[in-house]
Formats: sequence, C-alpha cells, structure tokens
Amino acid sequence: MNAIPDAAATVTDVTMRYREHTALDGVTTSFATDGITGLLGRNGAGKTTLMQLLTGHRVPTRGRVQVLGADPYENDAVLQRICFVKEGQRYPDHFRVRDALSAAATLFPSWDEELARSLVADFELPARRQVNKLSRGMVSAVGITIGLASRAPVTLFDEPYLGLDAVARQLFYDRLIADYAENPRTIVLSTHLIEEISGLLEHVLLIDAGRVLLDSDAEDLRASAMTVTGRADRVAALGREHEMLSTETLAGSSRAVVRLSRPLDDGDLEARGLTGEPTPLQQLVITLSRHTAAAPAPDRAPDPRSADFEEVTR
Ligand SMILES: Nc1ncnc2c1ncn2[C@@H]1O[C@H](COP(=O)(O)OP(=O)(O)OP(=O)(O)O)[C@@H](O)[C@H]1O
Repeated sequence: MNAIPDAAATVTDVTMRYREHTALDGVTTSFATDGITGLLGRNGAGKTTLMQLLTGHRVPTRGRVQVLGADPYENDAVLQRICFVKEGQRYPDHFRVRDALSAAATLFPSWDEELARSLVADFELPARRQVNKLSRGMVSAVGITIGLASRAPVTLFDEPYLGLDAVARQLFYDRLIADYAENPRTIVLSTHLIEEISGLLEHVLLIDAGRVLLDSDAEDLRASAMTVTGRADRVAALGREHEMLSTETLAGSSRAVVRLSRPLDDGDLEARGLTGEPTPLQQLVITLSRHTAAAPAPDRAPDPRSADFEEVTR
C-alpha cells in the first residue's frame, strides 16, 4: 500500500487470526514519522488488533511489524517510546489520578509534567480522587492526559473518548493539534466520530473486515471524490467516465458520490447541467464501506456489532 520512506512504523503483509477468525488479512501499511493518521472502520474491522500489534501486545500470525526500526514485541527500548491509550483503560484499584500520572511520568522518558498539569486543570480532573471513583468521561480524560503528556514518539489513541462530552472532546482535539504543531510525532487515532476529527487528519487508513480499504493522504482523499447532483440521466452519463460509489434517485433527480478518475471543476459540471460539492469524509467512509460490503469475501461473516456503526456515524 503506501510506502513512506522513513516511516515510524510499518506493517508488512500482516495476518492476525484468533482461532478460526481472521481479524487482519494481509495488511500492509506504514505510518509517517510526523503525521496524524485516522484509523477508521466499522465495528470489528480490526483497528484495535492493528494497534495491539503496533504496540507489541500481540504477535501477528503472519507478516512483519516494525516500529521505530525494530519488532516492538517484548522490546523495552521500543516500548518506552510508544504510548497506547486504550479504550476502557483500567488502573490499579488504589490509584488516584495523580498516581496514574506519576506512574506514566516514570514510564515515558519524554514525559512533559507541565503539559500534564495543564491538561488536568483543563479537564477539571480531581488529582486526589481514586481513578475508579471517576465518571467514565473523566477516566477517558486521564487517558488522554497521559497520551498527550507522554510525548511518546509513537502515540496511539484507541477510541479514547468513551463518555467524554462534546466540550471535553473539543478540548482534546484543540490540545492535540496545538501540542502536535510544536512537537510533531506519530499519532494514530481510531474513532467512529469521523466528522469531528476530519480536520485533524493528515492521513486516513480505512480498514474493512481485516483488509485495507483505503490508505490515503487526507487532502488527496478529499480531492478524489465529490457529491454530484442533477438530472438522473446526466448523473448517469457522468458515471460512464467516473466510478459511482453510490447513487440516490428521486423524481428524476439523482445525487451521487463519485470517485473521480480525473479532477472535475465547476465549469465541467456546469456544462453538464450538474452541481458538485465536496463529499464529507464521514460520508465518503460510509459509502466506501458499503460499496465494498456489496461484494463481501465468501469466508467472512459480518461482525455482530457492526449494526452500531451507522448509528454512530450518521
Ligand atoms: N481475543 C480475541 N479472540 C477472538 N476474536 C477476537 C479477539 N479480539 C478481537 N477479535 C475479533 O477480531 C475482529 C477485530 O476486532 P477489533 O477489536 O480489532 O476490531 P475494531 O475495529 O477495533 O472494532 P471496534 O470499532 O468495535 O472497537 C472482531 O471480529 C473481533 O470479534
């Protein structure tokens, strides 16, 4: 897939099987040394599994994982430069917020105490309260604080904002982008809240049923598709030159998400009696996932949790 010359992490032809279930199937990708990648995909697509491989929590059934130049599995020199903020992270029972932060400070060589303090203040975290007495959103804020203040060269956030309200999520995005601008590093963020983070992303990796569906620079991706509206016959004519990812037709008028085989400007569209607008990233991801799901691999049953995806992203 994408070959980044001095990537921080590369995954080469990786397959991960859990007994009879294949969670990742021949995945090849890489993550830029300085870049924010959105790891997207439906429930059960394999996002967490990929992050577990990158962080040495699992060994692939087949293939090669390299992070910061080495296999991360049981490799302390690499692992202390990786921070993995897991969905639903658990902490020892007796840990107070400040214990969790002190433990993280000893773990990560690039820990920034000042940043940690300012995040604790911004998220209004009670430093002396036990973590297991915090609300769900507050526990997420502890994870986000650790992820950002770790300043780890490779930082992965797996759905980090369970229970976080919209104001706190925006705070996370603002602090992430501000800190990243001053301290660029490799950041991978898995989420279902695609539209919320689309402005942050420099790269998009979309996984579907264990396979890479899309691995693209975010700008190129935005430029690669368009939503076109007009008379059904005119939209259909456009479909002979470009790939129609989805089309809805009502009373002789169509609206289609089109993957462009060459750039189309307003003049081109006007000449065809059509109007065009950018396709939001979330819409594009949903459309691409459905487009592929229309022809599923024969050995793959849909993940039972997948029905939630559209609800969350709609
Ligand atoms: N330990 C395990 N044993 C068996 N199957 C597993 C295990 N962990 C994950 N799987 C399966 O592998 C597939 C990929 O799971 P994974 O957690 O990587 O998906 P995900 O993209 O992170 O999903 P979500 O968005 O719901 O968190 C799923 O079908 C899941 O049921």
